[in-house]
Amino acid sequence: MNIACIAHDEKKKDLVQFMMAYESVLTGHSLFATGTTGTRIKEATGLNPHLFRSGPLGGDQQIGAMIAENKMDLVLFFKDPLSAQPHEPDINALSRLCDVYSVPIATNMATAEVLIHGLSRGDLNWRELVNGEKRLIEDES
Ligand SMILES: O=C(CO)COP(=O)(O)O
Repeated sequence: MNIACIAHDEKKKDLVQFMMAYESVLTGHSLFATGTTGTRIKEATGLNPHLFRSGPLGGDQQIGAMIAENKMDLVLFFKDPLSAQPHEPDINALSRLCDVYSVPIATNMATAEVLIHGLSRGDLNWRELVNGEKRLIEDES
């Protein structure tokens, strides 16, 4: 599965701890991250996420583009609800695309815990069916 990892500054520590705690689950998946978040994850774990640009410089939009192509299966986006973000439109666009494409998104650690357990239990395997069907449709056209 392709998993996006993003955290606002006040939540980066939480996300890094989460990634450390679930490293054994996450290691079997392809990880993608916004620049600063991904760098923190690399420093603290043995995980090796693909790094996009920093969020305010377009990283959220790059991850949004993957969602729009139905190439992202799960989004872990630890948001800071107490600080204004200069790139709020990009953040809203990413969240909206998750709803357009039915991509599971966790915006806090409590939801992320539930999704990660679901991931290891196979609850998200339907995403592979969705992508498989999409590829079949593309092959036919
Ligand atoms: O701003 C972000 C998400 O909106 C995160 O970007 P960074 O990981 O580069 O800090």
